[in-house]
Amino acid sequence: MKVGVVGAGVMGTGVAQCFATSGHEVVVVDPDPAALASGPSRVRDGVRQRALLGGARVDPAEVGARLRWTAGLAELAGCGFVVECAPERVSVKRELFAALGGVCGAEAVLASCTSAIPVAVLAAVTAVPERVLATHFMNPAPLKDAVEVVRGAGTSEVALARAVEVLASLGKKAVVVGDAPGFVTNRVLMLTINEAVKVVAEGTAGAATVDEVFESCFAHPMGPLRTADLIGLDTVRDTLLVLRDLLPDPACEPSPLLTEMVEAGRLGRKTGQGFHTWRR
Ligand SMILES: NC(=O)c1ccc[n+]([C@@H]2O[C@H](COP(=O)([O-])OP(=O)(O)OC[C@H]3O[C@@H](n4cnc5c(N)ncnc54)[C@H](O)[C@@H]3O)[C@@H](O)[C@H]2O)c1
Repeated sequence: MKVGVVGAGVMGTGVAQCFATSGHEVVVVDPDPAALASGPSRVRDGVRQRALLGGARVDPAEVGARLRWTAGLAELAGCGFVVECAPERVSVKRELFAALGGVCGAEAVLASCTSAIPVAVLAAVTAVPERVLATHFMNPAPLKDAVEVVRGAGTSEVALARAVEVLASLGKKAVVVGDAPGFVTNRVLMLTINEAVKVVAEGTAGAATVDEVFESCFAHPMGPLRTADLIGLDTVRDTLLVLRDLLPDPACEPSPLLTEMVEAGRLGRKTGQGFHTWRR
């Protein structure tokens, strides 16, 4: 099947890798020339990393040959499934969903990888709300076995079944949830991260210690601040703003320390520095 991925950042690249590794032809659309230029090598690195971590050994060149990188949304024509992975901003995603219905195939399922924006908000701008849902992949997408699938009030049984089937073709289990700001995952996780940032700002403990508490005492594989670095602090901040506006809940107001770090370009793993230092 021809698949579209909109946005070639952290998630778009990982999602594109999942589809191409499973034999799908993938068109990746991004307006940023730097994202398009670095996409192929990021996928190659991702394929090698997955093999090192015990995943199937596949030829990175073969995977790369199934991917086309472009700035043109029109190249999504004929796609049967599209995953939108653009930044977590309501205006950006609504503009894309308004265009996608007209560009993609007549039967195409339009899925968003949004962290928190309800499906209803995106479906409302399309002529095909029954084909809109969210496939909230986890990060890094190629290494995670399950996807939070969000069914909107208007999502059809057919579209939902297609999404579950397509995810199964990637070896991923769909966990279907209802439609609400942040769904299940980020209604809980984003508030936890925000509180952890406040703990650091208040001086109760440094970032390493906060994470150690979760990792050693709770046996979580990764503490909230390491998780925030992995997500991208800009994406965490944008997701909190979505939750604050839609819930609305003052607890979702991003901690001033988080905003400061984003403004200073300390975005976490993708820039090498966040609450922790990362090798790039
Ligand atoms: N990072 C995570 O851990 C994570 C996990 C699950 C879901 N998400 C969600 O996935 C989406 C993407 O997040 P990300 O971390 O990959 O962000 P990112 O900032 O790494 O990448 C976003 C990409 O979208 C591109 N873009 C900007 N405007 C666009 C447009 N109009 N059309 C197409 N592409 C456009 C940017 O150039 C960039 O390459 C967000 O909605 C985010 O909330 C993120």
